[in-house]
Amino acid sequence: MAITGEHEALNAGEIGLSEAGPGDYFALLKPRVMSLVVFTALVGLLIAPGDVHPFIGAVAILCIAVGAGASGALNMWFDADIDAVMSRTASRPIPSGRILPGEALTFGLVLSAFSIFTLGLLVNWLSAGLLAFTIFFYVAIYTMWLKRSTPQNIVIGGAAGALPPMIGWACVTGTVSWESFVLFLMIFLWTPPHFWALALFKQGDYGKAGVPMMPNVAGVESTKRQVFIYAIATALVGVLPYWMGFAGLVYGVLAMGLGLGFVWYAFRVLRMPPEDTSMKAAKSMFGFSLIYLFGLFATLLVDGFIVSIGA
Ligand code: HEM
Ligand SMILES: CC(C)=CCC/C(C)=C/CC/C(C)=C/COP(=O)(O)OP(=O)(O)O
Repeated sequence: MAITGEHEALNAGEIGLSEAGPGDYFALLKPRVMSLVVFTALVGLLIAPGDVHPFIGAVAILCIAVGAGASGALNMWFDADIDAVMSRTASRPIPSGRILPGEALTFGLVLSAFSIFTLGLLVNWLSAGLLAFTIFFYVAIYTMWLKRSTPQNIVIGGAAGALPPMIGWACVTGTVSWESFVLFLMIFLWTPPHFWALALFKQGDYGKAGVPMMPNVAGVESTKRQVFIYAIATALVGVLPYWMGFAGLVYGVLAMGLGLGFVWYAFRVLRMPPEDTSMKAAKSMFGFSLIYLFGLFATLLVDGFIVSIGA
């Protein structure tokens, strides 16, 4: 009985734990951003040549989702100081005190190890190696190093967000190939316009936190020009799957339409008058960037399905 009494006295605070609920841990996984990341991995897996048992396919996607979420938790652990300063991120679980930094670190490391080893043991070690590299790149190279040191942070760091379809592809084929490299390039080139559109209307936040994002360092006009150039490159690379023959005409036509739309939104950002502080064009460019990438990868999937039933 005495033992039970002592146990009751040990509330979460006394043993060095926060009273975080499951929702707080879920928020550490950055679920909204990672849902699109996981979707691109799913498309990579589904359009790759070859067959994979549905159970193994499901395990692969689960591991990629858990690994992506783990990298989000590690990012939030390291970035807690700057997240606390920015209005967009101040209510995240660590800066708001709902989760202790050590808990987020442990959670991220355990989930990373679990996802990498499960993928390696049940699927293949190439995809597990790529997943490990992606987590490392996002957390160590982007978050810990580039984000706070150069305005090219997201250009280089974007490689991490672009790798998931390659991981999905490698889960099925056990290889990396030109086709999966094109999927990588489609996201890699999309990342700067996606992010800089947001950075244009969240400039104040990044300035306050001392993060050298492009609009704060090179200025608004230079950022607008760079958004436009990357949008053109993104639209051109978007039609490569059709030109290279691993996607059909349905994809080719829709990719061209989406690409033109993306360039149009970027053009509106470019033409925004300097005195326009509402940044409406940048806000709609950011929104369209999400529709663009989702639409492009969804089209690849539908097109692959049409080609397979036609064959
Ligand atoms: C280094 C690369 C990237 C950077 C720096 C970046 C940055 C951001 C930021 C700061 C936000 C606002 C997030 C929030 O407050 O919740 C955001 C939103 C979003 N990003 Fe990215 N992103 C990157 C890559 C990606 C990739 C690769 C994807 C998917 C393939 C993606 C998908 C999304 C989605 C779906 C949202 C909207 C989330 C929401 O509605 O809350 N991002 N991104
Ligand atoms: C499979 C796997 C490991 C996938 C990871 C994919 C990946 C690197 C996605 C990056 C997307 C993202 C949330 C960027 C936010 O940048 P930020 O951290 O600067 O944004 P913040 O200010 O919102 O924290």
